[in-house]
Amino acid sequence: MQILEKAPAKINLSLDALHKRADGFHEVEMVMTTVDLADRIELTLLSDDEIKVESESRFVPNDERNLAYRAAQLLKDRFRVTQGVKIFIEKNIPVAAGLAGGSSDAAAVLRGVNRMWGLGLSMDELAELGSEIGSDVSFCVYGGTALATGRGEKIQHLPAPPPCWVVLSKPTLGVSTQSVYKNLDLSAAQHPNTEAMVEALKKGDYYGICKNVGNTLEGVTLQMHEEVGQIKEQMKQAGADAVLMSGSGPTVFSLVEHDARAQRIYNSLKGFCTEVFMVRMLGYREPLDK
Ligand SMILES: C[C@](O)(CO)[C@H](O)COP(=O)(O)OP(=O)(O)OC[C@H]1O[C@@H](n2ccc(N)nc2=O)[C@H](O)[C@@H]1O
Ligand SMILES: Nc1ncnc2c1ncn2[C@@H]1O[C@H](COP(=O)(O)OP(=O)(O)OP(=O)(O)O)[C@@H](O)[C@H]1O
Repeated sequence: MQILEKAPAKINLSLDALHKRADGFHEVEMVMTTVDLADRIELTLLSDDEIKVESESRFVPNDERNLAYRAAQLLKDRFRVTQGVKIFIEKNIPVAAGLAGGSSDAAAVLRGVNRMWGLGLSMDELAELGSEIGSDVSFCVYGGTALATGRGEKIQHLPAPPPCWVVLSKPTLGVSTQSVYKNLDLSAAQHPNTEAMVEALKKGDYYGICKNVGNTLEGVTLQMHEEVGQIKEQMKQAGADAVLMSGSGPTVFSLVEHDARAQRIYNSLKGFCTEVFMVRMLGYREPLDK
């Protein structure tokens, strides 16, 4: 038995860190949406009691350090599953990029093995279990567009943004989310207006969305890596409607309404960074099972 799952990347249209909690995590308010850049996850049922991870990418671990492995292990332990699974990851999302690639792979495995092992769990139950793996996994279980609060695991669904192009560009460096949060000085940080972003989405107001993009973590990563600022500047000059770093970075995205301008931004970045993508928003909750 084989199951295919699509694991799309997310971008943060806004990310606000409110305060540091007693458990070391930050209380956040984030508006996230999925984009049409996805890993492909192929699950094969194994009769032996084991979990195998395979990928052609040299950047992802093939053992219990892989978030996809941890997702299968979690359901196996919790529901005493005696069957196994082979997880093949076709890696298309850049790694350690702020695009939740690992979290989306884990979420895809939760959805897939739930079907494969006949566990009958609801999406809400899978999202709750996913939060034990990482803060972005709950959102990734559903995909679409949502306001995420708590440490990221409390999800309120939102309407999809109006269709537009998203140009993504990642400099050749990875960023550790933990170190970015560690270097965040909340007294000096800039905070986006989450309420205005949510309102703009509810009204389908594209320019309202563009006006309200903001990320509290951006300043930290900009200080650490000047390439992020250079990409931002280049995208602005090439005519983007909005430009922002996603998550803890270092990927920068632009939102662009017009095809020709999106293509111009893509071309201007292509000679500068190796990982550049021009994709569509995928902000509605499509069935992610393929
Ligand atoms: C930056 C974002 O990607 C935005 O979507 C997320 O907030 C991070 O999500 P993630 O990669 O799933 O992060 P986790 O694996 O849960 O946490 C990694 C580390 O980031 C820090 N962390 C993460 C989430 C959060 N709300 N507060 C934090 O301070 C913690 O130091 C934690 O040890
Ligand atoms: N399936 C996976 N895909 C990619 N990275 C993984 C995976 N499993 C574990 N990792 C490890 O997790 C680290 C972060 O990878 P990931 O691509 O998920 O980061 P990210 O895009 O910054 O995520 P987020 O936006 O949720 O912070 C990498 O250094 C990698 O070694």
